[in-house]
Amino acid sequence: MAILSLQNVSKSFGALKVTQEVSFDLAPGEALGIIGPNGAGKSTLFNLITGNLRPDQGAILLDGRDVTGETPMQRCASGIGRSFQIPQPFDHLSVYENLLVAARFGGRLTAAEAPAHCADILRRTGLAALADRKAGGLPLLNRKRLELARAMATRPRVILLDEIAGGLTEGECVELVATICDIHAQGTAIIWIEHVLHALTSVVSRLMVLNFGRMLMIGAPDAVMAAPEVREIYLGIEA
Ligand SMILES: Nc1ncnc2c1ncn2[C@@H]1O[C@H](COP(=O)(O)OP(=O)(O)OP(=O)(O)O)[C@@H](O)[C@H]1O
Repeated sequence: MAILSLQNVSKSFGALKVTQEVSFDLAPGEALGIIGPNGAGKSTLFNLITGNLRPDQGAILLDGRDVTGETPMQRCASGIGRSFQIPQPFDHLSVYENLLVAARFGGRLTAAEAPAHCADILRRTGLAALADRKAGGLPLLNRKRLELARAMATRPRVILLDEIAGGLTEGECVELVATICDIHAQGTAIIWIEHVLHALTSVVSRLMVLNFGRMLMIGAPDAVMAAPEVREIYLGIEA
């Protein structure tokens, strides 16, 4: 059974149809990439999956259970974690304290359980040496690492990554991809929106293209990137 299913999900802002009848299944442990031009509705799709937005139509199922009416907090507790395009840590808290908040309130761990979980995530994300640093003072790579670590601290079974590689140098991108591969190898399903294509395709086994809120295509990355309509719409290359 799919861990996450979207069934005919649509959302409009006034007259603007931002998500149009999107349906797909995500298998347990699968890594799915999402690409599309600016404004195609990619982040909106994440907001619909996390419950930050309610669809006008359609259903969202987690493990076959309809969660369309649930709040973001309930969906997080059920196993949907996310990172934001612009990192949103508590700047005045330390790196470790940020993870504790995510583990206690998002991951529902007890005060006794959370520290070991957070220590493990600090190590896996390369943040251990920065545990006591205030989040607000971190440079971009470490803010991105912390964004990923905060999502992991909520103990997701599906993690949504929104343009996490954007703005990084090539070397920094390689480091972040290694961490994402580690998360994937541990069995967490991933949906990753990304403009840095080579990073994305080094991790995902399926790629979805969104255009004007519609799913234009979904399939193996090579086949999707070679499709004339994708090259024309996404890359601006005429078929
Ligand atoms: N709360 C909102 N109210 C009105 N319009 C919105 C709202 N959120 C998003 N939009 C509009 O919906 C469209 C899709 O936005 P969205 O952020 O989902 O696109 P995106 O594919 O993630 O873009 P990008 O690649 O630039 O991040 C855009 O035209 C945007 O201006």
